[in-house]
Amino acid sequence: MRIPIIAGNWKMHKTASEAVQFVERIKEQVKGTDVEVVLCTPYTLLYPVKEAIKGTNIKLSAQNMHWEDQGAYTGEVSPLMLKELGVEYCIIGHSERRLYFNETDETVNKKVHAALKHNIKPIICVGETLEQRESGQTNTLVKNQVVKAFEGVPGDRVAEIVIAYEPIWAIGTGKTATSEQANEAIYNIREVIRELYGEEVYTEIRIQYGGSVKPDNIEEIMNQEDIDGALVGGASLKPDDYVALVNF
Ligand SMILES: O=C(CO)COP(=O)(O)O
Repeated sequence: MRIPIIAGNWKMHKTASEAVQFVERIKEQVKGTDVEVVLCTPYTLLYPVKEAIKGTNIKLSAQNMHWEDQGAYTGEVSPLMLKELGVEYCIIGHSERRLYFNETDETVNKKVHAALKHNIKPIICVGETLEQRESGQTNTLVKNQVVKAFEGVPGDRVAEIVIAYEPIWAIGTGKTATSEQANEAIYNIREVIRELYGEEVYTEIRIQYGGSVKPDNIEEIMNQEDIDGALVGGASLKPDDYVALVNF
């Protein structure tokens, strides 16, 4: 049984006091949900949010990390540091990091291994540009991203990993992939996991959709057979919208 996961990716938004206010506003209203509720915050908010979510069903995620435990990497944050802050999940390979910060399939793979070493569950992002979709490359490209991200990951760790299929053309554009397009891509991703790991593991991994998810389209997305959740940017910043998303 795959428990659906709705994760809010705050990207580079909110100060510590705004974050704490947000949690205060939503914490009672998300209690009754059957989905896993996750907030992916900037590093500076991890500690205040960790304190604010005590005793709630809200879980904490980072948005990135380095793959080494420590070292001379000015400006970076390690999985060891995140673990001590109570971080359960970490987004790895978001398209914005691939685009603006030189994230590659190789660094994604290193980070996946580092996260698993520290029992942090990776949320691995994959997805294609509009140009790639229009030239029919979606399946090959996404398959390649998945295969590389999972290189060397043993089958008994796969169920801890979440994949987020985020078509780049649907991020922050108000343009959602149709629920059929999203479901098809996610079905294909699960088939890649089947090819890599076989029958037992492929049914366990959770695969989310991300890209302009809002309260008014969440239900249709979540009703798709293969979609196990959503990774939400813009709409996760507003308390009422986020509450509506997790109680869809
Ligand atoms: O990138 C996303 C989540 O990681 C999606 O962002 P939006 O929901 O703002 O389109």
